[in-house]
Amino acid sequence: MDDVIVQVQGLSKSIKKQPIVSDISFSLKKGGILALCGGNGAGKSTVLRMLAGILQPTAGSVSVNGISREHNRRLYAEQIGYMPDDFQFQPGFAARETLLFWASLRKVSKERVEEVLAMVGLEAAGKKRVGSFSKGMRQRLLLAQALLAKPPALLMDEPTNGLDPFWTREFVRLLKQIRQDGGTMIFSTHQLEVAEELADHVVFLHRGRVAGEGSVRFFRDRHRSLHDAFHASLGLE
Ligand SMILES: Nc1ncnc2c1ncn2[C@@H]1O[C@H](COP(=O)(O)OP(=O)(O)OP(=O)(O)O)[C@@H](O)[C@H]1O
Repeated sequence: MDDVIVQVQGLSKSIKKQPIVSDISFSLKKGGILALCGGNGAGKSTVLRMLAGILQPTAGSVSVNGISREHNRRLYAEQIGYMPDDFQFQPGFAARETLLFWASLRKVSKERVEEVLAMVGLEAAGKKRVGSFSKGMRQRLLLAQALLAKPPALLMDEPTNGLDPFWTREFVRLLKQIRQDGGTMIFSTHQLEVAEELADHVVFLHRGRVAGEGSVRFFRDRHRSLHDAFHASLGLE
């Protein structure tokens, strides 16, 4: 399959011999959006951290654009933009300053900083201290840093968690725009309505294992909603 960009094969993680996630496999085509769905403690962040290359798998492999972390760490890191779920910004720094700092670490131009500020709708707030930002604005800034180096694959851990309905809609709109530019995305969420709105493929995680997987269209054809499909995949119909 030529257009597969992300390939996850038999990914597992144990900590102190306790399995956290086991035998996770899926693939994603270029330009696709995949939602990793599951409740608290299902293993979503653990899978994303392994994909982001910041957590070493116990078993299995991940490749992006045919490049695995084992093969070439630096090249692998260049394939990924990662938006973590719990990031503490320096509150005294302005948004632009914050991005310029990251840009210098990643050898990204100042022009690109302005570009991503505009992409996420923060150009007017560039001079404002991050400490004065709402949660919705902080999430946009976190997305902006993930986009800085134009990564082929964007990973986002619960990007709309904690956002009110207005900001959730705005964030979904923003991600749809990025998708139009050909962005490939994997995001985790427990908000199945967000997955239904944004993703074209979903992986249901439960207790560290894949409980179901398929296209949103596949689930919509068979269930009233993704909520129903998720329940059915857990055998709770
Ligand atoms: N370093 C660790 N040591 C021990 N247990 C861990 C560790 N990291 C994660 N776990 C456990 O593994 C399980 C999966 O955690 P993970 O954070 O991946 O789930 P999640 O689906 O992202 O949950 P949430 O939606 O609550 O963030 C949880 O039960 C968690 O307590």
